Amino acid sequence: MHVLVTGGAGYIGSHTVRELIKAGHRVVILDNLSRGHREAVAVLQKTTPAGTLDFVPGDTGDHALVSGLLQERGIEAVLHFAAHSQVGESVERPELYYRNNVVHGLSLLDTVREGGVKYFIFSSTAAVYGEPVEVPVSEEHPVVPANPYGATKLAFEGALRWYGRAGGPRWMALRYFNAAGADPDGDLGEDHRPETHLIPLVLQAALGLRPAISIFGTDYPTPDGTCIRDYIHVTDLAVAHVLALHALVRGAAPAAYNLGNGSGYSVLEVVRAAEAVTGRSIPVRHTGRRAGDPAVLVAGARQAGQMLGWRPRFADLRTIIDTAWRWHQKHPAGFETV
Ligand SMILES: NC(=O)c1ccc[n+]([C@@H]2O[C@H](COP(=O)([O-])OP(=O)(O)OC[C@H]3O[C@@H](n4cnc5c(N)ncnc54)[C@H](O)[C@@H]3O)[C@@H](O)[C@H]2O)c1
Ligand SMILES: O=c1ccn([C@@H]2O[C@H](COP(=O)(O)OP(=O)(O)O[C@H]3O[C@H](CO)[C@@H](O)[C@H](O)[C@H]3O)[C@@H](O)[C@H]2O)c(=O)[nH]1
Repeated sequence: MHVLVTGGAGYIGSHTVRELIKAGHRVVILDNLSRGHREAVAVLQKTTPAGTLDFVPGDTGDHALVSGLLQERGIEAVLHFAAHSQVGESVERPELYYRNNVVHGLSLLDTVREGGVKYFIFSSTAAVYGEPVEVPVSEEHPVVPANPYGATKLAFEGALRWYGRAGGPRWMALRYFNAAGADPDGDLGEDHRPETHLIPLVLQAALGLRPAISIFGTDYPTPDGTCIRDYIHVTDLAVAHVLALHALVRGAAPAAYNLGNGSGYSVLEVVRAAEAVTGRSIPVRHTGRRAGDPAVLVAGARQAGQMLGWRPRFADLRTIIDTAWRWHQKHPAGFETV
């Protein structure tokens, strides 16, 4: 199948492009490089068979560009990763999130419907649930986002549902918990700028690139007082997208699925696991809570297993951190040191 991947120069998108090509698909990446890396595309181009991957710089909101791409390439499926995704930034600058994630997203969806694309897979998030009232958080949990980021992702899920009933593509929304780790080959990894995610920050502290890791809150109602999250390996997320696409082709009904391991680790447990993996001591600094952080987010992810046949391969936290550590050691300045 010829697949359009928006945001394919970013963290999760680039890993998914690799898995799509391994599964025999051809891919066109559409990315405006606002947050992604041309070097990630270059790594993919170097490591995939000739003719399987094309890169088009551009924006999801560019109707003429996207429409032309869909027609010229005979695109049958769109995997939509392109978005802004920082919770804190979304609280300060909601307009960025509504414009990019909703306005440009809807433009893409209109173009996709006009172009008769059959299948659409959307990067959603655990942030659609807001503060959990029940853990683990299953897909039936109420969706009450606690920040503009989650609200824009939920708004787009709603659009998918209603467009789908009105001649739009058959869709799946995959609600990721905390993406982490790096491709086991060591040439693709996480490089957000600025970096806000716990595991890369902890590993940068282990490398001496940061003086310490700040622990955002030690007074949460959890065993050690720090927040608990469900870390899921980026390659496991990538494989889930391939399985979701194949399920849609086989006729699976549109649905939203959680993607997580179903086990939670506290911030302090992550720091200790990183010390064990790296063999280095990681200085910590206790600071106050970060606004908008739920105490515990752990996925009820049985449905993705049952409906997609998805089984995470890198479920162990130390394995996840180990893949990330190999990436950060080899690429201390991210894609600048490819
Ligand atoms: N990282 C996580 O833990 C996590 C968790 C849940 C959901 N998600 C979602 O997964 C997706 C990918 O996340 P990521 O961590 O890989 O982010 P990322 O920032 O690394 O990748 C996003 C990519 O999209 C591109 N982009 C953004 N807006 C665009 C637009 N309008 N047109 C074209 N390209 C555009 C950026 O340049 C970047 O390459 C996002 O939709 C995010 O909301 C991420
Ligand atoms: O310097 C830091 C950074 C983070 N944390 C904590 O570590 C945990 C994980 O934080 P982070 O890595 O920033 O991820 P989340 O805020 O949990 O959000 C991620 O996971 C969500 C789904 O669970 C997605 O929606 C988001 O896009 C994605 O960034 C949280 O408890 C943070 O408070 C710290 O204590 N210190």
